[in-house]
Amino acid sequence: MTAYITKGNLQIATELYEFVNKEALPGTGLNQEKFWQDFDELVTDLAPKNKALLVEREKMQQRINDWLQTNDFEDQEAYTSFLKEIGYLEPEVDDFTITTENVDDTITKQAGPQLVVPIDNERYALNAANARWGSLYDALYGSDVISEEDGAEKGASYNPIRGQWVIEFGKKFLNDHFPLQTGSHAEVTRYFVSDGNLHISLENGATTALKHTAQFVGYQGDVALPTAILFVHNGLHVEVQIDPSHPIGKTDVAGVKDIVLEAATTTIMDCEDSVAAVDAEDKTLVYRNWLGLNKGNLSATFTKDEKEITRTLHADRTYKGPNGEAITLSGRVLMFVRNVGHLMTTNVILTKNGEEIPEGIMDGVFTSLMAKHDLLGSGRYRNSQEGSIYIVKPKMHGSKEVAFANELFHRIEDMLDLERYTIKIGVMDEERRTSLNLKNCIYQVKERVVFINTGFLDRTGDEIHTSMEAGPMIRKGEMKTSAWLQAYEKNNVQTGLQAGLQGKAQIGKGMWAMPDLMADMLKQKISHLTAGGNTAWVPSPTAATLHALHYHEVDVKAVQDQLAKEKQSYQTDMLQVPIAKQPNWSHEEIQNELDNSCQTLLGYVVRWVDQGVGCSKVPDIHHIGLMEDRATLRISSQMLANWLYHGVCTEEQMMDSLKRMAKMVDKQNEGDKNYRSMAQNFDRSIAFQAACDLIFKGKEQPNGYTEPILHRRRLEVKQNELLSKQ
Ligand SMILES: CC(=O)SCCNC(=O)CCNC(=O)[C@H](O)C(C)(C)COP(=O)(O)OP(=O)(O)OC[C@H]1O[C@@H](n2cnc3c(N)ncnc32)[C@H](O)[C@@H]1OP(=O)(O)O
Ligand SMILES: O=CC(=O)O
Ligand SMILES: [Mg+2]
Repeated sequence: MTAYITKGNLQIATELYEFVNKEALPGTGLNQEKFWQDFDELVTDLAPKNKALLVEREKMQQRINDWLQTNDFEDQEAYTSFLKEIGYLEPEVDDFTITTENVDDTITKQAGPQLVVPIDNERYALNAANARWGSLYDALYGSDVISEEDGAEKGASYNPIRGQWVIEFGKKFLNDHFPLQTGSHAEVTRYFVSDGNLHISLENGATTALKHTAQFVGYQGDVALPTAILFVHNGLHVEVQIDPSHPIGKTDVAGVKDIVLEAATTTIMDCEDSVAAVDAEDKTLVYRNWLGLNKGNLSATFTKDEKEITRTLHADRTYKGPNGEAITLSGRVLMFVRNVGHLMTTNVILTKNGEEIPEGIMDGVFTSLMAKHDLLGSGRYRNSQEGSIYIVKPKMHGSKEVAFANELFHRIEDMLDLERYTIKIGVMDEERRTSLNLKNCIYQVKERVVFINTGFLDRTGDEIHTSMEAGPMIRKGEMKTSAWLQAYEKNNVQTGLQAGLQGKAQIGKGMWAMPDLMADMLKQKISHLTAGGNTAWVPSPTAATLHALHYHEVDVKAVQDQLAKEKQSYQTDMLQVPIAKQPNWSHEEIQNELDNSCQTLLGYVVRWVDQGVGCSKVPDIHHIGLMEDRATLRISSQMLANWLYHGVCTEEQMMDSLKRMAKMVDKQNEGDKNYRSMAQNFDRSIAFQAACDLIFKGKEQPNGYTEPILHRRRLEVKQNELLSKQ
């Protein structure tokens, strides 16, 4: 049972209230009484506006459903004029250029990977904050980029054959991007500094230098025998670490023990789709971790490889410049925090009448409050050197909703005594109404926007749900190559460039959702850069290190310069609904699709509902571990709901698939002592019921979102656990 304290018109969960008063407010210069009073006013003013926007979403969806029942979206003229009539397609604003100021160089000057991490897991969150630098040797050795064939298997202990492949890869990387005037990095016997220059001795006795001498920017240790050499290329640093006594360094003629890359330049600390936060206990943890990251005192103690480890934030890295001057580089990523969207309300704070307040408003206020500690410089480290707070705002539909986020941020700045536009916004372009009106959306936040990002996973879920009535959708795997998605990706880059984001804000691309398929990522994810993205999402620090290689291969600024010359309308293609025109799927193909989606759906939902885990690696039917979060769940559940609605399968078939897959998921989780079987009693498994709701009631869910069902079911589990303890 949540205990509440009444403050003005609000009832606030005591746990959060105490945390804010005792841990978050002290040191911010804000008065406690005034803070709660201002918060009360802000909620009173903005909650009704938030609610009205949701009503508008519902009405629009209803009109689209009605229209599609009797009309054909392929009649482009009729479809477009209908969408204009209901305000779904907005009249376009005049050309403009964003004016965002005080943005960190990491955003404006560096192109690099963007890592995302569930903020409720402090071990992972700290790892993600430290993922600015990643060992290339570790990332290669531990992933499938280096094949395990021909004696190069990973094994239980260090395999020198595999190690040799890793070193060869590393030296090739150096030769490709930091070439020597003569010879190769594989032939180097010594790197040393003299007269402010890097000199390089080769096996044949010759001495050479870098072809582009300006790439050498620093070193550590002694000029004659440095322990690290610092290079820079395409704005990203690379550290060659030297230690001839190290087990790897010993095997290298130059004593190189590792090549460390500047990897995740930015990280999104996620309060949204990768966490399961449903009550005061969960939300307080989320906010406490964010506070700890801002104050620099977050730590996590855990056992790994039978050793107890305490993980904290890494310090900055210090070097001597070519002439001995001091150089400091951040040891940590630049952090964004992703708030929840406008949809959900929260039981953590209620009005006097017992009505839940919008969770997005609560997130906005509290995540900004925590970040004020960074602005005041009272923490151990600085996140933003420019005094900005970086908030990612997801799942907004159209420019009015973006304008509402802007108004919220205005109000938060006022209540927290922050200068106007201190709070920056990253706009997720992940709902159809936002993609189609992207220029207008950016316009609404032109003074504070620091990124637009194609969240293609949510976007796919919204594509299915919006046009549910149009017909059965193509299979999940075909979505990525469909016309609307290609157009949406191009439209995002083009609109961003036209609005002047280059050099001021990021144009971001979506998540690589196959955390174990790093060789494939290395082949494919370079396309995000050649398409004009100056950042793209990765699921892990290893993926960040490997994806960083792409930013050495492609000069994104040059790509963007080229793309900025193009101007094309993508609206027609974006309005192509991905229905299967004349589906002639075999029974087996349908069954495979059902089984695959049911398995990933159940595998994700069971951990969310029973254990409160918001992001999981779940094997698909080909045993490939996929990153599943609420956005991928939105796709699976909407896909299945759509096929059910259009009679591609029957309810019995769906239930049969769910039950068979539940048994499989039970088996996959055998090793987890906290796991509760679904198949032992389908009727009593709350997780299984949640999975059924997501599909059988999927068509009725607001914009196809999964949050309402997940939250309700997770709260049910938590309630039961509490009762069983009493
Ligand atoms: C559509 C969207 O909204 S996408 C955005 C939401 N998605 C995300 O945030 C994805 C984040 N990624 C993750 O949560 C995880 O990588 C998962 C769940 C996909 C896989 O997790 P696991 O199965 O535990 O991964 P795995 O066993 O391979 O690796 C664990 C190690 O990698 C680290 N790790 C994995 N992912 C991350 C991450 N995102 N950030 C930091 N460290 C990470 C862990 O800290 C751990 O290392 P440690 O033992 O030194 O602490
Ligand atoms: O948030 C990201 C997405 O793809 O959805
Ligand atoms: Mg999303």
